[in-house]
Amino acid sequence: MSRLIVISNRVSVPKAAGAAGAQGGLAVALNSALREHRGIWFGWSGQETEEFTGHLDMQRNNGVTTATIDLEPQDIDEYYNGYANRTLWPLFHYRIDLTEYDRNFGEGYERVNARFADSVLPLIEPDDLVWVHDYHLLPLGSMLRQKGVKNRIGLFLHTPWPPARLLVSLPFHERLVSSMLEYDVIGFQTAEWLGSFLHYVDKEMGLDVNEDGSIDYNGRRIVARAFPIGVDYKEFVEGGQSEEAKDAYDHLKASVRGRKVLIGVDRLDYSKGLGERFESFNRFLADNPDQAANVVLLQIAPPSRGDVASYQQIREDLERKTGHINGAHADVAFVPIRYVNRGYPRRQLAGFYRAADIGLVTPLRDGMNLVAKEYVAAQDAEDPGVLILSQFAGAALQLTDALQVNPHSIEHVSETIKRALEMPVAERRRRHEKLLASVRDEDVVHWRDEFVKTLFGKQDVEAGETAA
Ligand SMILES: O=P(O)(O)OC[C@H]1O[C@H](O[C@H]2O[C@H](CO)[C@@H](O)[C@H](O)[C@H]2O)[C@H](O)[C@@H](O)[C@@H]1O
Ligand SMILES: O=c1ccn([C@@H]2O[C@H](COP(=O)(O)OP(=O)(O)O)[C@@H](O)[C@H]2O)c(=O)[nH]1
Repeated sequence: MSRLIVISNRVSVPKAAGAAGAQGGLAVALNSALREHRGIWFGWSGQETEEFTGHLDMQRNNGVTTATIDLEPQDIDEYYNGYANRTLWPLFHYRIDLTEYDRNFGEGYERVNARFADSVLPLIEPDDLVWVHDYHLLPLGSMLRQKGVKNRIGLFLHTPWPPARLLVSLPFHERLVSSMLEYDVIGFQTAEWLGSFLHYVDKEMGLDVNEDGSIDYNGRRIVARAFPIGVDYKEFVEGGQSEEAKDAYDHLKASVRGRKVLIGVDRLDYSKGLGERFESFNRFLADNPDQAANVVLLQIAPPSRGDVASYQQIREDLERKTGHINGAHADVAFVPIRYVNRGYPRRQLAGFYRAADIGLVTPLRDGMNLVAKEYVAAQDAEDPGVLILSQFAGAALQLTDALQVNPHSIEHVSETIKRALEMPVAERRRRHEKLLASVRDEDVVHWRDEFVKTLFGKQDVEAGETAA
C-alpha cells in the first residue's frame, strides 16, 4: 500500500507552533489528512539557522510523522517573505499594485525549492504518493523529476489562480507554469481558478486541453481538477461540545449583555477585506442609530507575515480605522468594535462562532475560506446565526445559501447586516440546513480522498484504500 508524502512550506509541529501560520487553514486540513494516512509531512520548521545543513528533524505527534528543516535568514527573506508573499501571494489575489518583482526573490525561491527537493529525496520510497501544497513550492515537482523521482506527484493550490492577463505580468511566467506540468495531478479550490489555469495553458502555451480538463504534454497526461477543501467536520463538532467551547460561549454572551454579535475571524491579511468590513459596519451604525447600541463586532485578527511591509501597513490602517469608528460610536459603557490581535484555539473559536448572530466573512479574494464553513458547523440548528459571505471567496461556490455580498460595496454589506439581523428564524433555519449539508458532506475527508484517489491514478478505488 502506498504511503503519502505531504510537502508544504510550513509544517505544524509543536516546535513551529508559535509561528503565525500554524493557525492557517492549510495546517488544519493537512493535520487531519495525515492522521488517516501512513506517511510523512515534510517542510520548513518555521525556524531559522545560521547556515543551512539539510538536517531533518523527525517527530511523531498525535499520529502524524513530521520531518522539518530550518532555513537561513536569506532564504526566509527571499523565498518566504519575498517571492512567496511579496510576489506570488498578491498576484494570485489580484493585487498587482502590491506585487513586487525582484530578481533576488526569484533566485531565492528556486534555491529553497532545490533545498526542499534535496532534503525530501531520501524520504521518498518507490511506491509513495507525493502531494505538494501551495504557491511556495510550484517548481518542486519538476526539481524532483530532475533528481529521478518517478512516483506520482500531485500539487494542490490553496489560493486563487489569477486570470491569464494578470499572470503574464510576472517575469518568467512561462517557466513557472511549464515546471508545473511535471505534476501528474494539479488541484485547485474551485472551477473558477481551474478555468483561469486552463485558459493560460491553452492561450499562452498553445497546449491542447482535453474535454475532461486533462492536458497532454511531453508524452504524459496531466489531470487538472477542482477539489474544494472542507473542514474536519467531525472533529470540529466534537470540539464544539468541549468545556473550552462552552466557556468561550458563556464568556462572550455574558460580556455583550444582550447585544447582537457579529464575528469575523481572519489572519491579518489585506486579502481578507478587513478595512472594507469595518467601513461597512461603520455605515450600518451611522444608518441605523436605533440599532447602534444593540450590536457588537468581534474581530479576531492574529497578526500574519509581519516582516512584509504591506502587512505592517494593513495593521496600521486597521488600528486607525478601529480607533476612529469606536471614537465616533462608543459611549461610557460600550465600544462597537472589539478588535483582537491574537489567535485562539479552534475549540474556543467554536464557542465564539455559536454565540454570534452573524458570521461576517468578506474577503476581497480568498482561495476557499474555512472560517465560513466553521461558522456554519458551529451553529445551533434550532436558532442558527446568519452567514454573510463574500462572493469572491472560493467557499461562495458551495455556500450558495449564505447572504452573498460584494465586499467592495459598503452600502450592500451594511444593508445585508440589517437584513441578517431582522431575518426570521424560519428563514435562518432553512438556509442553515442547506449550508450545513454542504459543510458536512464536502468535508476535509472528502477532499483528501478525492485528491488521493485521483493521484493514485485509479479513480475507482475505495476511499482510504491507499492507507496502510
Ligand atoms: O503560513 P502563513 O504564511 O502564515 O499563511 C497561512 C496559510 O494561508 C493560506 O491559506 C489558504 O489555505 C486555506 C485552506 O485551503 C484556504 O481556505 C485559504 O483561502 C487560503 O488562503 C496559504 O495558502 C497557506 O499556504 C498558508 O499556510
Ligand atoms: O485565532 C485563530 C484564527 C484562525 N484559526 C484557524 O485558521 C484557519 C483559517 O483558515 P482560512 O481558510 O479561513 O484562511 P487562511 O488563514 O488559511 O487564509 C481556520 O481553520 C481557523 O479556525 C485559528 O485556529 N485561530
